[in-house]
Amino acid sequence: MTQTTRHRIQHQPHPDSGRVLTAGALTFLEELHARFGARRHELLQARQQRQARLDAGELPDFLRDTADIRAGDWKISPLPADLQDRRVEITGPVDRKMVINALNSGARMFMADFEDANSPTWANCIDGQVNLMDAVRRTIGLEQGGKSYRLNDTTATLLVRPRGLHLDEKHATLDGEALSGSLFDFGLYAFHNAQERISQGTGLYFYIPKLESHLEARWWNDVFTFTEDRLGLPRGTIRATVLIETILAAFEMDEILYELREHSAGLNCGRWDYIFSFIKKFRARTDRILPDRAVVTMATPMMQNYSKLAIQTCHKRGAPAIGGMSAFIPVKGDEAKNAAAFEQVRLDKEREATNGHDGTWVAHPGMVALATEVFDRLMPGPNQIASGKQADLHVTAADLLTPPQGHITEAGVNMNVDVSLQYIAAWLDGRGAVPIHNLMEDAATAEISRAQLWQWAHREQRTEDGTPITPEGLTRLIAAHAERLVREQPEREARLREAAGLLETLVTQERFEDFLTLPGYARLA
Ligand SMILES: CC(=O)SCCNC(=O)CCNC(=O)[C@H](O)C(C)(C)COP(=O)(O)OP(=O)(O)OC[C@H]1O[C@@H](n2cnc3c(N)ncnc32)[C@H](O)[C@@H]1OP(=O)(O)O
Ligand SMILES: O=CC(=O)O
Ligand SMILES: [Mg+2]
Repeated sequence: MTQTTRHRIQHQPHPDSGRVLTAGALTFLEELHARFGARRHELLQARQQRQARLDAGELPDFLRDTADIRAGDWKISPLPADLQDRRVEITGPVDRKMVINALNSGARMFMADFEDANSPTWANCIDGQVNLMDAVRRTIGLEQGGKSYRLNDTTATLLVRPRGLHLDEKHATLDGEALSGSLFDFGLYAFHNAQERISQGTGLYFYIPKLESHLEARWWNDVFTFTEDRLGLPRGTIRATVLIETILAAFEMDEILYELREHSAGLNCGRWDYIFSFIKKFRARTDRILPDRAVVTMATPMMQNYSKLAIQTCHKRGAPAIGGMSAFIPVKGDEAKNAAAFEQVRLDKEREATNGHDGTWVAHPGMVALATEVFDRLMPGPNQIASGKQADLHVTAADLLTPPQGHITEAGVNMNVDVSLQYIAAWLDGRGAVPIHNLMEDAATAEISRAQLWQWAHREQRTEDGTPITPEGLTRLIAAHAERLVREQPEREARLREAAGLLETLVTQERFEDFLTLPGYARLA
């Protein structure tokens, strides 16, 4: 660790630390941690307490204590001009080339991701801050693979997603304690770019991941208010779109918007973490088991109810409801499969636009034109906030909690093992988003795969042909898949075996690990 002379924060060296971890930035991070570090730990503890109640049989419901907020007539602060029309948002890790490509992609917005799409190595996190600082100042450039990367005259509006509350930044410590990954990513981006953004006539725009309650939203709102005061920014310079991507948050959408009303930029349906959260929160139950991952689509009633409720809630509050990510990406070298992938994305975007979403996510620049065409056709105005779509919807707790029908198949079990193994190996290599079997996989999609394996094995499920799914059976299956992958990629043998070891522990141990990235992070260099 590098001991900084005037600060209590110690951090690992990095070639760009002189630019990113400046004295001013470290002082600001210290202040954020002094004010908000303890409350973050309390919120994480509250998650554990809630989980214990769910394990004991409690089911989520809309909150009694906040009924007046749901019934009240209030709206979020008016949206700034550059957040009115968000029809297509591309997402991607904070890698330098991808930041440039995403900003140039033709999408309205770009969410630069320190979270699901990022493996939080120290290098990735600090390089990511450098890339965003250069992007904001329009000085970002790159020569790579014989290509020269520069920003176009017109680029997407930048949104930044810091890490979730559960993640530490272990490479920087305060009095020996790891910093919060959320505060680290948020704080550095805000500190280094606030004045630049204001002078450009825009603001600091964020996506907030994996919230489980409106009290967590209150914490973020307090972080934003403090930051604006501390950095001398007008109130509302910071605007945040909250991902509704846990089953618990789905019951508190109004309350989350209310807590953040001065800083809100709406909600987003993070479908992949939502599915993961459903499995995780109901880990103890046998009456909410999800079938094969491939059949839990946005077309199922449970997922439709969730996304329509997000649309209804947002529009009532003058807020945009952004759709989610189809995992289909362009397929190279197979025209038929490529056409099928585009058709899947088209159907997904048409469903979202028709339901009333105000914009959507794409994973790849190749999908921007398609999503834009769909939203241009089905959403003539800048958004659908005043469209009245879903205004008469009535969603009950049961509508959100009834799992889709379907089978667990041998192919589904094998696919989960294969995807989990390949993803964990890539993540440990420092890559947080990867193509596997022509689908985008990231920390949210891979969590579904490994969580299903745990639940199926620990809740005595069988595949549709009657074969029991057991921890011992999964151990054998993981070993077989690992052997195959090692044969295919002998140069990655050590990494693949490490991933197999971690996956075996995750799916066979009695305890359900809340996030695979927690034991993963302990192994990350
Ligand atoms: C559940 C959720 O949270 S979803 C949000 C988080 N997940 C993500 O953001 C995933 C974003 N997508 C990606 O990371 C990538 O598309 C992947 C990993 C799935 C596939 O990446 P690749 O295999 O590199 O794709 P491919 O080879 O087709 O890329 C072609 C070009 O497009 C670029 N590209 C691909 N995806 C993106 C992206 N999302 N943003 C910017 N550029 C991209 C590549 O860098 C490459 O550029 P180049 O031609 O200049 O070299
Ligand atoms: O973050 C998005 C998701 O689907 O998860
Ligand atoms: Mg997510």
